[in-house]
Amino acid sequence: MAQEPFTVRWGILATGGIATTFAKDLLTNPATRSVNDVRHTIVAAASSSSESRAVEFLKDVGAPTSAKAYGSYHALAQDPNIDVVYVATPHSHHFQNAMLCLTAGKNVLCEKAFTVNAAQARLLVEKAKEKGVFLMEAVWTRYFPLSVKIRELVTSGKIGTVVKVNADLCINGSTDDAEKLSFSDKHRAVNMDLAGGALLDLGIYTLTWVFQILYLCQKAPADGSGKEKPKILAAIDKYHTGADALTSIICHWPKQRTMGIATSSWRVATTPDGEGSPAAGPACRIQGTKGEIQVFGPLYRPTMYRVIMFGGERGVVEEVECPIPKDPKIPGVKGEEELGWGHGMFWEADEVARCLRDGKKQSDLLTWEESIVIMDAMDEVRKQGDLVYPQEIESDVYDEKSPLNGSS
Ligand SMILES: NC(=O)C1=CN([C@@H]2O[C@H](COP(=O)(O)OP(=O)(O)OC[C@H]3O[C@@H](n4cnc5c(N)ncnc54)[C@H](OP(=O)(O)O)[C@@H]3O)[C@@H](O)[C@H]2O)C=CC1
Ligand SMILES: O=C1OC[C@@H](O)[C@H](O)[C@H]1O
Repeated sequence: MAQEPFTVRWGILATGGIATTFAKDLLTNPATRSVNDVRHTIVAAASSSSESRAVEFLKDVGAPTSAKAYGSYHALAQDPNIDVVYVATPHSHHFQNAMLCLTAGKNVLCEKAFTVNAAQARLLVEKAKEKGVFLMEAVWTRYFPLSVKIRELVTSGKIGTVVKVNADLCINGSTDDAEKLSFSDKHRAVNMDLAGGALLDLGIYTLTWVFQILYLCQKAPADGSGKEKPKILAAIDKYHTGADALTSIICHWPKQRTMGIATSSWRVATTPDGEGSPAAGPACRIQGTKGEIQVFGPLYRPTMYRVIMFGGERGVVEEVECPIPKDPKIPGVKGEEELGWGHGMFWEADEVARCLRDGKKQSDLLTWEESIVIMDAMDEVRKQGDLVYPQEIESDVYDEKSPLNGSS
C-alpha cells in the first residue's frame, strides 16, 4: 500500500509580498509537480501590524479556515501546532525574528539574505544546534530541478573542468533623473534601515550561482581540511540613501584556479525584454574546458538552460526549457487567473519537508556552513565598499523585546 505523504504544518511570519507568494505555493497540489512523498498546510500566520491583517492574509492565500491569525510574531513562535516557521520580513529583521522562533524551539526557514552579517548567521546556527532544530536560508533557486540538473552536468564532467562562472542579476529601477530610482527611499530595496541594496537583495542570487557551482560542487580534500573558500575583490556604487545600487564581485579560489564574477544592480536590466525572453543572452555562463552551460531568465527564477560544447561535439547540444508547473485549481496572477498558480517556491518547501521527515537539521544543498561562507563574502564586499548599516540592525545581540520583533 502506498504510504501517506509526510505533511508539514507551516506558520508564516509576516504578510508581505513574498509571504503571499510562498503561502500560495505551499497550497498547490504537489502532484502538479510530480511530488507525492510530502505535502504542506498552513496552520497560522502572524502580522506585526494587527491580527486583522493576518486574518486578511490567510483568506487571500486560501489557507484552511482553521488556520490561526496572530497580531504578534511572539504569539506565532509559541504556537505548539506549527512544525516550521517561514520568516518573510525584510533583511534587517531576519536575525531577531529567526532567533525569536529558534529560541522558542521552532524549526525555521528564513528568507534571503540570511542575515545582515555573518556574525548574526553564526549565532542563528549556534541556536539551532543548541535547540536541536532545523534551520535553512530560503534561497529557493537552489531547489529548482533546473539547478539540480545543472549541478549534475557540472559534477559529471560534461563541460570539462569549470574555470569560470559569470552571473548577473540586475533589475532596472532607473528613471529619467540619473540620481533617482523608481523606488521610494523607504522601499526595502534601497532603505538602509531595512538593510536594502543590490548586494543583499540581488547579489545573493548571483553569489548563489557562483557558489553552487564553484563551492557546492567543489571536491573537499581527503585530508579533512574542508573546501577552499574564496578571496573577494569588490566594488560598490552607492545610491543617495547609502545603499548599494551597483555592485561587482570577483570570487577567486586560487588553489582551484577558478573565479566567479557576480554583478548586480538596480539601475540596468539583465533581461531588458522581459523575464522569459532569451534575446538578451544568458544571465549566467558556467565555462568549462570542454564547453559551457548558459542559464536564461532572471537568476532567481531561471527557466531555460543551454549546453554548448567545443571540439567533436561542437555547438549547442542541449537546450532545455524548465517551466514552472502550475496548479490549475488555484487562480493565477491577476489577469491570467485561468492559467493556474505556481511560482517555483514549492521546491524549497519540499526540501524542508523532506529534511523534517528525515530528522535532518540542515539541507545538504545549502548547509549552515555554506550560508555562513556566503555571508562572510558579503561582509567582505561591504567592507571593501564601505557599506555599513545602522547599528540596530548590524547588532548581533538578540533581544526578544527588540522593536524588530514587534510588540508581544
Ligand atoms: N525568494 C524570493 O523570490 C523573494 C524573497 N524576498 C525576500 O523576502 C523578504 C521580504 O520581502 P517582501 O515580501 O518583498 O517585502 P514586503 O515589504 O512586501 O513585506 C515585508 C513584510 O515584513 C513585515 N515587516 C515587519 N516590519 C517591517 C518593516 N519595518 N518594514 C517593512 N516590513 C516589515 C510586514 O509584514 P507584517 O506587518 O504583516 O508583519 C511586511 O509586509 C526579504 O528578505 C526579501 O529579500 C523578496 C522578494 C522575493
Ligand atoms: O528575491 C528577490 O527576487 C526578486 C526581486 O524582485 C526581489 O527584489 C528580490 O527580493
